[in-house]
Amino acid sequence: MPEPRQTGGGPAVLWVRPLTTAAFAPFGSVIEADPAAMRLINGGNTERYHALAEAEATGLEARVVINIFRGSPRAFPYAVTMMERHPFGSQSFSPIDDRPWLVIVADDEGGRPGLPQVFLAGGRQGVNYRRNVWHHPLMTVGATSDFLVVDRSGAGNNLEEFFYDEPFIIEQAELRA
Ligand SMILES: NC(=O)N[C@@H](O)C(=O)O
Ligand code: NI
Repeated sequence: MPEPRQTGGGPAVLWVRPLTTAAFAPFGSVIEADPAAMRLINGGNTERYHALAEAEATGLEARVVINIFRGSPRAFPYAVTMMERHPFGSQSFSPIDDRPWLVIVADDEGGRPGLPQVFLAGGRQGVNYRRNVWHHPLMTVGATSDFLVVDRSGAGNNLEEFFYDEPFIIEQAELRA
């Protein structure tokens, strides 16, 4: 994973990498029409891309729910100041409007997120964050966009947030990665 660029005493600038199944594997699954997962159904009329990810919901009164998140576009350069995670369940985001967006995740380092890792997702790429994986809230790019979100509802506090001491910057130029 590439170390951020230091800019003359200013905040670190993060690299942006293309979203791939392999690179994202430590954090969860990429939800896209992967030919390896395809099986024909409905008499050959329909391609089923089977079990691309698994939703997880634990704890009291836990259930899996299906939502739409309508995200407003983020402004760049963007300062990553915090990360969050959901201790009781997974959370998936799949773009509905076929626009690229950003996925930001981090390893867990003793109960706090490490360096943010930024991926540029295509308009037909979704992700499923496994339960308790550090990620940044929805990062919509360019225009207000809808995402189909499958995550956990139930009792208890399913949102843990962490705020970094210093921000990490994402520059617009990186989005043409
Ligand atoms: N809080 C909430 O429902 N949204 C976040 O979890 C997010 O990842 O966008
Ligand atoms: Ni979340």
